Amino acid sequence: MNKLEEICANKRVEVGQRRAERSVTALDHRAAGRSAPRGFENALRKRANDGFALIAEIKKASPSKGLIRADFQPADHARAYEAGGATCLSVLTDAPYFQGHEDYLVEAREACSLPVLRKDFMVDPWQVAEARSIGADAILIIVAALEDSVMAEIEAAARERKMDVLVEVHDEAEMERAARLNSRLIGVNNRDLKTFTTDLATTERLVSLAPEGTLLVGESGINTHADCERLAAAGVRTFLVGESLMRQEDVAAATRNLLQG
Ligand SMILES: O=P(O)(O)OC[C@@H](O)[C@@H](O)c1c[nH]c2ccccc12
Repeated sequence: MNKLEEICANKRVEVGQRRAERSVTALDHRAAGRSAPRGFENALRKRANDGFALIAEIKKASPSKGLIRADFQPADHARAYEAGGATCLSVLTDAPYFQGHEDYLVEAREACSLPVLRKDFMVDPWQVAEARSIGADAILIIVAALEDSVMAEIEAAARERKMDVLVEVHDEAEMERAARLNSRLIGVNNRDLKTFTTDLATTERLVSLAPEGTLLVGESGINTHADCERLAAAGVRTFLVGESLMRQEDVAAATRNLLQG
């Protein structure tokens, strides 16, 4: 079993327990108290037209790096990312492997006006209702983790709630499977989930295979403005960045530097 399979096996148990306590109807009722979805994909498309669009990630820890930021303050980081020019946020909510929490998403979203992606491991459409109930504007589908039929159900649950879907791939076969979904927001994860090494060449390799009309997002291992320029040369102007920003004392300045050089 690789790490992703292990995480998803645990997630199925975790979700099974929570699901027994809360129906989709109850979650949708709770979602009615949140502000409407903020238009995650649209915001990115607009910005990527005339510059670099950044999905800035609020990430406390990861399985490969351990603790990334000790003084972790989701609301402060959200404001810093917004001030630094980020277009959207991604907030890790997985607890066992990323030390995330639902409350971090709620706090981050309330502290700014940016659209927010719930970064977690979706294995069940029920989680989409849960994500909207805490205010998430978008969810992630990791193609490597799911069968086609489940991906389609999760996507449909998101569309029903007017949420956007970031579809994550990391090789050619996954890009082909992503193309069978409706979403045209596709992220290429540069991190090899078996070795945890990152290589920007992964994004470069897959650019030409994306279906027409796709907004491609380069994910993971993006550390500098030069990295952004490198991906831009391949036609990718939207990035998802966590660790390299979360490690900086001044997150707003680091965000500005990443985007502007
Ligand atoms: O911290 P980085 O190297 O900038 O990477 C961010 C993001 O791409 C990474 O956190 C990520 C990409 N796909 C995921 C799926 C689940 C959890 C985390 C991720």
